[in-house]
Amino acid sequence: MVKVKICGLKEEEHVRAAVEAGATWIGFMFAQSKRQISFERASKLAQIIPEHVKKVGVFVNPTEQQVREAVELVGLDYVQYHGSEETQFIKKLGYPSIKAFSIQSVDDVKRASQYEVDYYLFDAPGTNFAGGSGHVFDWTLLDQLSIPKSKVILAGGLNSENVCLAIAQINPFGVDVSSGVESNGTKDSQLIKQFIETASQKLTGVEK
Ligand SMILES: O=C(O)c1ccccc1NCC(=O)[C@H](O)[C@H](O)COP(=O)(O)O
Repeated sequence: MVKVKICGLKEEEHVRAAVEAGATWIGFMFAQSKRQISFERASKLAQIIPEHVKKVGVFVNPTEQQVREAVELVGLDYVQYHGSEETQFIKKLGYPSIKAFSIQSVDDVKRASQYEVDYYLFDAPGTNFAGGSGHVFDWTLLDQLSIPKSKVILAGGLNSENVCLAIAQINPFGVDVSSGVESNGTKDSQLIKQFIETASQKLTGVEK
């Protein structure tokens, strides 16, 4: 079954909805974003997340100290690097990691093979911020991918309407959503549940 990451959660109600519906990862935004929260707020929310649901801290070009502080305070399971962080920086920090790639061309897809991380997240380029634009990128560019599908998380403009098509076309290990589970700019528990239920009905190529 495909794994689901729900990103940019700020409220207890939405964290509970994601956990109950079966999210695999919950993402906290620590970079500049309309979804940004403090380490202190994230650590409060982390207390209601059971151990089997993994907490992801999302950063854009952070300092080492910021990452270490967040991992410690929030008890992060993964660090998501959503900027232009180099592989040496990620390796040096040594935490379980997700590297995001903004995909506009085949070169962006090929760049992923320079990294040694736990998961590779392919996303549309950001608009106001480095991610979370709600835009879909050209999935056919991932035909050039040399990364095993068992390490791929697909993001960018996913929602309950297009996630099944995305899974059928790409066969990712996981899917990631932020804008697609919001109404009027805030997270919506019903949309979170609907997204997870819809995505979870699909088998990935990894299991076929
Ligand atoms: O969500 C943001 O506002 C954001 C800002 C800056 C860097 C990354 C950000 N989001 C990271 C994510 O993992 C999002 O879930 C991903 O970009 C997909 O977002 P969406 O297209 O809105 O579903």
